[in-house]
Amino acid sequence: MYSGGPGSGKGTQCSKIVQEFGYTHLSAGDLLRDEVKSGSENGAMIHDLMNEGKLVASDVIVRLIVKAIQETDNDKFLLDGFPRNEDNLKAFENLTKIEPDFVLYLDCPEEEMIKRVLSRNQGREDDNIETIRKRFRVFEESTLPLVDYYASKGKLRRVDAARSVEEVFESVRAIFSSTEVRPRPDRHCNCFSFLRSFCR
Ligand SMILES: Nc1ncnc2c1ncn2[C@@H]1O[C@H](COP(=O)(O)OP(=O)(O)OP(=O)(O)O)[C@@H](O)[C@H]1O
Ligand SMILES: O=c1ccn([C@@H]2O[C@H](COP(=O)(O)O)[C@@H](O)[C@H]2O)c(=O)[nH]1
Ligand SMILES: [Mg+2]
Repeated sequence: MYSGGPGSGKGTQCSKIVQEFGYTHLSAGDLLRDEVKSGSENGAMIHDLMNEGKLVASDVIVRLIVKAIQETDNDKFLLDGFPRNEDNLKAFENLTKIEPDFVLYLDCPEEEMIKRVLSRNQGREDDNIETIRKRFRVFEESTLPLVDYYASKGKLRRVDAARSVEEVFESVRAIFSSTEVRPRPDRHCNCFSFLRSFCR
């Protein structure tokens, strides 16, 4: 699993892990954006919540993640930006019994994250200063407690994300290189969510 605030670099680092380590990248935010684009019955509700920087209900996002896991043959996957709160975590673990191997937390100062998001230019409707501020508050109130939870379980890997993409990746690569791969049938998860991490 990957965790980190908005703009900390989760998606950027996940792409590099995919290239170098052969993981499948599952971004919770991308799954929601795809659901909005598909015109599904939940699409309008998800769109409105995202534009307010709010979290969608756990059953909605967990259903999308489980479907994506089922659709990949890869037993190694990165879960980017999930879980966002304790309810997400319980809903996911109750349903899948999957626990992350570790959670990678991209630690970045708020002003640096704002600068990055405002210059991202990917056409995301929630990349405006008003929504970004709301996303930060949700991150601090709902997601950071999960970072502490994983730290207490010895599963947190904290990386200083206020460096260049390559410098951050040097640290990320070292973490992945030293991770023992558990054999199937267990599927492993590393969360970059909060950062932000991953699952296999
Ligand atoms: N280490 C870095 N230094 C400078 N810019 C970066 C760095 N990492 C990522 N970026 C840039 O910052 C922007 C946000 O990065 P990215 O989309 O990976 O963040 P994210 O954590 O996935 O954000 P979100 O939670 O909003 O999806 C992108 O334009 C990306 O190119
Ligand atoms: O588990 C999740 C993940 C995301 N959201 C909503 O999507 C946006 C964008 O997420 P990114 O990870 O930045 O792409 C987020 O602000 C939430 O509104 C969610 O509800 N649950
Ligand atoms: Mg992202």
